[in-house]
Amino acid sequence: MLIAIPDMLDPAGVARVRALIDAGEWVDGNVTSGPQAALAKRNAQLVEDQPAAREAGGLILDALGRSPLFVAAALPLKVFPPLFNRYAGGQDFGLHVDNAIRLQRGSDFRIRSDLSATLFLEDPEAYDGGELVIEDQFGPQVVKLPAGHMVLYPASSLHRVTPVTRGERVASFFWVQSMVRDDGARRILFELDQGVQMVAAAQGQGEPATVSLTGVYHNLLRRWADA
Ligand SMILES: O=C(O)CCC(=O)C(=O)O
Ligand SMILES: [Fe+2]
Repeated sequence: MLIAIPDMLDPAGVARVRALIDAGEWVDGNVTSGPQAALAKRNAQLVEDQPAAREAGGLILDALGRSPLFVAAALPLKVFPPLFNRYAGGQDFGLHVDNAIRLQRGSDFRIRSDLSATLFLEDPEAYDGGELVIEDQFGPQVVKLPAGHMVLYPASSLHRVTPVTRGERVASFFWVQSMVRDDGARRILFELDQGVQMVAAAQGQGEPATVSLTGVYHNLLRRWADA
């Protein structure tokens, strides 16, 4: 399941994150790549272990926690500290699948990547190219969202970023380990959650249909989740 989450950051939030990271230290994106990704990856990456990166990442983690749509869609157990990248002058990222296990450098924090996320931090009018193309069962999905919007997609998907031929594409990217490992099960829970919200809005929170469906949601979650 591929899901766009609008307004993860409002314009002021985007401006705060950009002010922090734009003043930070950037290096060649291949510092964090394995040998296969290194062949495909042409971009710049914010050095992780600096205050600007930690502070900007913290703002994004706070925003994720406040987003009911993110929580319902990802059912997050652990979120990798957000990283930041930048493409310009024809840079791109060729077709690849993200590593299954992500280790944070300099710590023992590790996650299984169930979901990958890109949070766009530049307005689409400011650059040409830079589309995130995600292969899914219905063919390639082309994603280029307004600044502050985020896309969440299965980390198992093949994906690439097309060359940025004008301007600069700036984004945050990270991974989520979900309480529900299976993408199909997570999707059923998400759709049920959205349905329960609709029933609750139409009938009321305490009405029997809402109470019954909420119970079904939690009982499926209990069956499928590792917490
Ligand atoms: O820049 C992006 O949107 C995606 C980056 C990416 O695929 C990666 O770093 O693995
Ligand atoms: Fe990737």
